[in-house]
Amino acid sequence: MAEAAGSPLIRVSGLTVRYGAVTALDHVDLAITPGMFLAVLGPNGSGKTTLFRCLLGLAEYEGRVESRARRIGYVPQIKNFDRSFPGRSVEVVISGIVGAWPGPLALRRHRERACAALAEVGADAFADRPLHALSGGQLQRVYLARALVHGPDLLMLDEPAAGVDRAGEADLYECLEGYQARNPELAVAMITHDWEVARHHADTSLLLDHSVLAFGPSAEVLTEDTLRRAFGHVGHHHDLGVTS
Ligand SMILES: Nc1ncnc2c1ncn2[C@@H]1O[C@H](COP(=O)(O)OP(=O)(O)OP(=O)(O)O)[C@@H](O)[C@H]1O
Repeated sequence: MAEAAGSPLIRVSGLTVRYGAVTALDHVDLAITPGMFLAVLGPNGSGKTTLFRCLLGLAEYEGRVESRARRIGYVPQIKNFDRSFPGRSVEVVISGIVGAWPGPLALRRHRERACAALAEVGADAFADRPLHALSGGQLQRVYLARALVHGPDLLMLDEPAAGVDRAGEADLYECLEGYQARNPELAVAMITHDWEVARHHADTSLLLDHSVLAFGPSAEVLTEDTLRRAFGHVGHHHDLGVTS
């Protein structure tokens, strides 16, 4: 059935997740629309990862998650990545192309697709470099290419700045914005602790502390007043995990 333009890609209503006595998410409502850049902010343990796991279909929940996303790309945190993993950048990207074992001819096509995805994120120069020889920012690009190689409608990033220096982080957001400008239907959802980054790069923000404290345009949600009311402080370095 055809969907009206601008209708949500994902609509979450009454989303509740309990781990024994812990309520990780409590009646969360939100909608992600095509072209949105959503920042998900909240203190440690506030349910951000659990929300992502529900959107990815990896957690059991009560409530509803309605999705018309055909493909979702996911970039995990890279800070704990094992660099001794034997492989080259291009192989990580190829592993993101879903499907049966392709055989030698398709493998060549897959390599071309993987190299095109690496080029999209400015990482084609290190396609054949082993993973242990990549910097944090370069490894981040490889995982970004892996998430984008199958043309997702939603790209989800879990704290993309973790393990990447400030310059690499700025490059990453520039790269993401460029990609989204070339693919305006793509929705991006990103977990971050940095409200300055959210205010700068995300049009929409969600403040989460098990339940939704605020959800809407970043300029309205991320005021110092709202952050102070929500978290009791505005942290050093704009980091919600640090008490000032
Ligand atoms: N598998 C699990 N079993 C039991 N409790 C869990 C499990 N996963 C998460 N929790 C609890 O649910 C709550 C939300 O955790 P979650 O990881 O979603 O928070 P978060 O906002 O992503 O935290 P952080 O910023 O530290 O990554 C926390 O209290 C956490 O301890």
